[in-house]
Amino acid sequence: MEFEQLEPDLQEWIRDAVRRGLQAQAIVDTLLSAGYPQRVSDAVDQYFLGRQGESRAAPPLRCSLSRWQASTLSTSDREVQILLQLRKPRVALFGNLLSERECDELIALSRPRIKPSRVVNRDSGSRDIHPQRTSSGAYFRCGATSLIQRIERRISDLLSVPVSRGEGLQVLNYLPGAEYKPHYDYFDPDSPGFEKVLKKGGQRFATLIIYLNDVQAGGSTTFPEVGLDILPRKGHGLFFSYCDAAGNLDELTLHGGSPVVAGEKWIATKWLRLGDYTG
Ligand SMILES: O=C(O)CCC(=O)C(=O)O
Ligand SMILES: [Fe+2]
Repeated sequence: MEFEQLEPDLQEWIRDAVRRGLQAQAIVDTLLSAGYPQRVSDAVDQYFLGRQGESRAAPPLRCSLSRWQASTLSTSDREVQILLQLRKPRVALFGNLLSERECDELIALSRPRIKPSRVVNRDSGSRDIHPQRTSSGAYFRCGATSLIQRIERRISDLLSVPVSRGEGLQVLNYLPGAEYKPHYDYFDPDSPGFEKVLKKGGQRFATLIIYLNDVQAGGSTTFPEVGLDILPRKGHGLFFSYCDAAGNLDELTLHGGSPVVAGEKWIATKWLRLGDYTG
């Protein structure tokens, strides 16, 4: 199907989506989930090709994600609730992001693979074990298992960010006393050690932390600059973004995992990049 054969309203919607920085794949996915037939995909491809050879490799995303207006958001397979939103820094708390069973499965998948967590050294770029971060973790490449594929699809639907912009899922386990001291998830562009990580997909612009269990005591995610503490609840997701449309990084997103006091804590973290992640 040719782009020009589409209804004028639909053509305009696609042009506008492109202006907003959406990539072809995301546009096609949205149209298909709205019930348009598969052949609409050819029309979108043709439109992108017509734009001086631009391909499905997208322009960088606009950094800031807008505020959600509805109280629930539909994804391909789950209705996610919005429990809290903060404007500055940009934070949202989601309920019902993962089922209890998915949380348990992800923990079971990770348990045999966890190793002490590392931190990227801002000067040398090496990944070091560091007292700043005393959790253990397991890393899963994108699409590593069908469960992970399903979760990645859901996150992509929820945030309208292509799966390709996500780093692999990082599952973390904190035992009593373990913590992640306050830090930024974005990479300081002036630190030589971050040059290499920035080459694989550009700057991180947002983080989604998924809580995989309830913690008996301690273990909140804390934002010390704004006095915000989010308590872990199984299946909830904590989203925050730190890059505005002009590329300014938001220092108010300083955050950490406070020490677990009793029980243990399991989370899965998805970091999102401005470009396609090639890690
Ligand atoms: O443990 C937490 O709640 C925070 C984790 C975190 O900051 C991260 O994974 O980047
Ligand atoms: Fe973090």
